[in-house]
Amino acid sequence: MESSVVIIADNISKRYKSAEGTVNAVSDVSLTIESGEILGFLGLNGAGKTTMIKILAGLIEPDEGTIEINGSKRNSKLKVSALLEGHRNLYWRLSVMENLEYFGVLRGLSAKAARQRAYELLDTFNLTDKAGQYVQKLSRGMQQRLAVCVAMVHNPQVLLLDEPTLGIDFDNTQALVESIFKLKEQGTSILITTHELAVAEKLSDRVAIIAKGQLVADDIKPKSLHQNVQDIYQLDLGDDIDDELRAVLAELKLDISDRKVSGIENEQLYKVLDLVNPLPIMSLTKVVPDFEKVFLSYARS
Ligand SMILES: Nc1ncnc2c1ncn2[C@@H]1O[C@H](COP(=O)(O)OP(=O)(O)OP(=O)(O)O)[C@@H](O)[C@H]1O
Repeated sequence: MESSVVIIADNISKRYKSAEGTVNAVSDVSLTIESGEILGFLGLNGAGKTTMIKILAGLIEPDEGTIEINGSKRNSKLKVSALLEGHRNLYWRLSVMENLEYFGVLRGLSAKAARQRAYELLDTFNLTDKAGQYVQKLSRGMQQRLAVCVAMVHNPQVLLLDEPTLGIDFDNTQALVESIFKLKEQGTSILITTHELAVAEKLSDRVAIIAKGQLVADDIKPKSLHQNVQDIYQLDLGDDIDDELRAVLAELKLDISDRKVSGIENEQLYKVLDLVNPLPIMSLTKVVPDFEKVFLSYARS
C-alpha cells in the first residue's frame, strides 16, 4: 500500500513567557505523520514533546508555522485525538460503557453508534468483560487502556499518545502495546512519546527525536536507535571476586559486586574476561543502553 501524509507540521515554533524569561519550547520543527504509521516521538524531559502534541491536536496555537491535516490548513479536532500525559479523561463514578457512550455522544455519535464503537474498542483493548465495571474499581493500567479507548471513540484518523505507559505495570504495558498495534492495523496513524526504549522499539515504524525544542532526527529505524551508543555488558561469575581482583577491576571504572561485574564497555570486554579467569563464568549479558545515553548521543551528534 502506498503511504500518504496525514499531517504536515511546517516550521512550528512555540515560546512560553514566564517570570524567569522566555522558554523556546519548540523551535522550527517540521514533522510529518504518514497514513497508518506509528511515529515514535522521543526526547528527554522538557524537550518539547507535549507542547508539540498540543499544537498537532489543535489545543494550543503555535507562534509560527502551520499544521496541515489531509491537505487542509484548518485544524480539525475531530480528526486528531490526543491523550496527554497524566490526564485520564474518565468519569470515575460511571461504568466503562457509560464513559464510552458519553464521550462518543459528546463528539457527535448517536448513542447507538457510540455503543457499537465502544464494543469494538473494548474488544481491541481486551476490556469487554469490564464493560459494566465502575471506572474507580479498575486498576490504574486498565484505566489507562480505557483512556486510550475514550480518545478513539469517535474514530479519529490520528491518535497522539503522550507517555501512555507511564506508571503502569509490565502486563498492562504489554496489553496496551498490543492494542495500540491493533489500532494501527485498523488504519489509525499514531504518534507516541515514551521514555521506554523497548516500547518505542516495538511499536514505532519510524522514530523522530527532539532535543531542547529542536528536531535532531526524524527518520531513525527503531532497531538502530542505539547505533551511536556503545554496547554495555554484564558478567555474572560462579564464585566470589577477591580483594585483589576487585582492586584491578575497580581501576577500569566497572561496577563490581560479590559475583557480578557490570558497566563493561565493548573494548574492555576481552580484557575483563582475561582478568576474571579462572573464575567460572555463569553468564555474559548485553544490557539495553540507558535512555538518556541514547538521547544524548543524538542531541550531540
Ligand atoms: N505552560 C507553560 N508555561 C511555561 N513554560 C512551559 C509551559 N509548558 C511547557 N513549558 C516549558 O517548555 C519546555 C518544553 O516542555 P514540554 O512539556 O513540551 O516538554 P516534554 O518534552 O513534553 O517534557 P516531559 O517529558 O517532561 O513531559 C520546558 O522547558 C517546559 O518547562
